[in-house]
Amino acid sequence: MFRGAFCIFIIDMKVLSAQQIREADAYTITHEPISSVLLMERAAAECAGWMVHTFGEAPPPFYVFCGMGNNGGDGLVIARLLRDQGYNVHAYMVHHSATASPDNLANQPYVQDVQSIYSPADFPLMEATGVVVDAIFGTGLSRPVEGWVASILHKINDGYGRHTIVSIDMPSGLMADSVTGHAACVHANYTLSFQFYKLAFLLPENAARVGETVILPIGLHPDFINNVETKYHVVDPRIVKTIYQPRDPFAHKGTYGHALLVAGSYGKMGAAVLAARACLRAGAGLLTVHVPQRGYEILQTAVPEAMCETEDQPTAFSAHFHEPFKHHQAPGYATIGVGPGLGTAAATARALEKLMELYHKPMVLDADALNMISEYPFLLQKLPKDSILTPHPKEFERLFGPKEDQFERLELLSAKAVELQVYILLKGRFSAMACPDGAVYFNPTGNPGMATAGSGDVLTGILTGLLSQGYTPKAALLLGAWLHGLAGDLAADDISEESLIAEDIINYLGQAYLELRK
Ligand SMILES: NC(=O)C1=CN([C@@H]2O[C@H](COP(=O)(O)OP(=O)(O)OC[C@H]3O[C@@H](n4cnc5c(N)ncnc54)[C@H](OP(=O)(O)O)[C@@H]3O)[C@@H](O)[C@H]2O)[C@@H](O)CC1
Ligand SMILES: Nc1ncnc2c1ncn2[C@@H]1O[C@H](COP(=O)(O)OP(=O)(O)O)[C@@H](O)[C@H]1O
Ligand SMILES: [K+]
Repeated sequence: MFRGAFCIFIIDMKVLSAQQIREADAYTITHEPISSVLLMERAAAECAGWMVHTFGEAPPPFYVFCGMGNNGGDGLVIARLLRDQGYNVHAYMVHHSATASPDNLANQPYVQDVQSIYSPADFPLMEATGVVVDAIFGTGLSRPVEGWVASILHKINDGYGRHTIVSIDMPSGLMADSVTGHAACVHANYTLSFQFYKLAFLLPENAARVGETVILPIGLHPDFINNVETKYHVVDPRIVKTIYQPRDPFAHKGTYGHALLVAGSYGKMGAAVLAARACLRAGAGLLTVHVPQRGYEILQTAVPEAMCETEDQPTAFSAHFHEPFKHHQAPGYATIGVGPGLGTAAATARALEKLMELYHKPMVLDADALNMISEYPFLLQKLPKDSILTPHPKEFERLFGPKEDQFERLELLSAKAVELQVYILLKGRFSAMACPDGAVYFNPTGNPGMATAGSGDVLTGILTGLLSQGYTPKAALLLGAWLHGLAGDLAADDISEESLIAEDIINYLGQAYLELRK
């Protein structure tokens, strides 16, 4: 039995714009109800609590730099709360504007000895080690930081490495929803952000500015969060646990589909082996791998669980490929994964075209399948609806052209998913997964240990294995990317990021599945 589309209600973590965050703030204040100054107290208490938990044992001196808006207001409350706990706290007010926000003003009387900074000359001498709390600008930043205020941000950054820099809500100087470029910006070790990721945190350009992101709940009103419409989302454990379907006790191997992988060529049989192993470990019921004749023994030896189909040509996927494929139409493959290690010979491209004409269910296209589509762009129009494309940034550029920055790239990613009615996963630290309705989901699992040969082939295998089992393309994509990254994280915890190889991601996939049951 093919389980077909799971009926799932997908909940997710939304990425709000700065404007939407202001609206969430206002809605919470009116509907909880709570005063804005108490909401600030709640947000700051979460930050202070995190700092006590993180630095509490041998507390360093804290240097809290406050701005004049509500981000600075948070800073003032944090300074007060840390002092109340007996910590050594130095507080500063950076006078970047003529007036302070009302909630900032309301908190000023409760923090003694706040030193004013009006120019770089007022920047304090700090001890060699300590925690610098950056509460100068948050989501209210309206333009690039310039002049003497920019110098203050640079001076904070001068201490990077000696001081631990903790930014409140945003690294000061970072634009939440647009390009920051080379403008002055704090480089944080940690960013403690309220309730939501900001889009800026998810972009490779900002990795060194944001550091490790910690999302702290501050009780913004659930009605607003449930109803607000956003294009960007971050996948979280709740989503994947909702998607994940334990196996049916009465299942037989036919329950979980018969997948076909078309992969491998002379010198690149490893890609086929990795994708095949990952497909089976992801849970496909049956797997056939189509490889070149020369790869037969390799595949049968390395993956005895898989069936193997060959042809006479030296490349896996010759012009003759459609014949054996037709032959296998009768049982019908649940899905097809195509691309890893395939090569881009003209005959292979013709066979890919034929394949897309013969097969109409969602398939997974990766690596050389994408490179061939770049070379023959008319193939884009032949993609089966709801297929999944998994380009890395270079493949994405070959497919859809270059872009100035990741903001523009994400816009293009979403537009192409809508235009072609497919899912596109743009690989990276936070792989961005665009859906045919234009929504984009970021996957937070994974680590730089996965920047190693073959880890993309493993992803292709996992996605093919999930589609084969009957997960919808969207469910397979979100769950597959999550499992792939989590398996990489579990592997890195045990054997280090450096030593991690693609094979390890497959070996830890089982443990990643077990995490979903917790
Ligand atoms: N719901 C939530 O998430 C909650 C959020 N909360 C907190 O509120 C923060 C947002 O506060 P916010 O709106 O007051 O803005 P904020 O970041 O303090 O900056 C505004 C100030 O900066 C100034 N300014 C701007 N650009 C500038 C530039 N380039 N160079 C120089 N000055 C510049 C601007 O002045 P002006 O533009 O008028 O000169 C104004 O003085 C948010 O990040 C979070 O920390 C919590 O307290 C409660 C719950
Ligand atoms: N720094 C990182 N953090 C998280 N995931 C990463 C990181 N680097 C690479 N990955 C993941 O590893 C995979 C690499 O895929 P790809 O570049 O296609 O590899 P290959 O072509 O060698 O198989 C992608 O899924 C990507 O998201
Ligand atoms: K800040």
